[in-house]
Amino acid sequence: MKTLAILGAGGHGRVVADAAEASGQWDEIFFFDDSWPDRTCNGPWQIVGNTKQLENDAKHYGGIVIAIGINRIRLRLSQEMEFKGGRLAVIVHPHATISRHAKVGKGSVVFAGAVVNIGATVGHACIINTGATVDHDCQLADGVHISPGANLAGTVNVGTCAWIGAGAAVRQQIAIGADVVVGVGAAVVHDQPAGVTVVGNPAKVLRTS
Ligand SMILES: CC(=O)SCCNC(=O)CCNC(=O)[C@H](O)C(C)(C)COP(=O)(O)OP(=O)(O)OC[C@H]1O[C@@H](n2cnc3c(N)ncnc32)[C@H](O)[C@@H]1OP(=O)(O)O
Repeated sequence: MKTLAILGAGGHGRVVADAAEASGQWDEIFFFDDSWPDRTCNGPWQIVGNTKQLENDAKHYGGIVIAIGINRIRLRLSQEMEFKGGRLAVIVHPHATISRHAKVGKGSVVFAGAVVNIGATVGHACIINTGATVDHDCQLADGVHISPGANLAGTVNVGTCAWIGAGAAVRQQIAIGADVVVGVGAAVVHDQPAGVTVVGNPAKVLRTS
């Protein structure tokens, strides 16, 4: 019996569970969330405990995924679960396409319609969301989120916990720093230093952290 534990019972968590179920790799799927015991289900799946309980039981699950949208929190909790003896799972929807010559790190999820092309590396605890593309030789550090429909051209470097917004596009060979936020629909044509939020076409700095 292979059981997946998902921490974070929100909408993103439901998409993770749905992809895991569709993959046919898991016999049972349970949620953990700090809203438990007030909430006991997340869509068709049960919520059976909170963060503390999952930490205590981490080593008893076949796999654990942290389904929390905030990149720094998702990465920290993924590291903590591993420290407690948990095995971080990789969840890939059967309609995602990942080159056999690409790498996807522990605790990462790749949703339906996403593509990760040859030579790309996706770090730990990343989200490659619905219909996003990560083209050849891109390097994504840990905790990165590529939102639905965003496109990274070839050989893009994305720093730790950066967030590429829905429908954004990034020109080839661009470097995006840690904790950068790229707004919905932006076109990134220049390198971006750590911590900035950029929007528009061409993308310009909206704020620095
Ligand atoms: C399945 C899922 O749902 S996954 C989640 C996917 N979600 C995303 O990709 C969201 C990405 N986030 C964004 O694009 C956000 O708008 C951000 C982070 C860029 C900015 O958010 P906030 O800091 O809350 O900024 P806020 O909404 O107050 O806007 C500030 C200004 O920037 C403008 N602005 C905000 N976002 C954008 C954008 N993407 N493109 C152009 N202008 C923008 C606003 O119009 C506003 O301008 P104004 O002051 O002239 O009215």
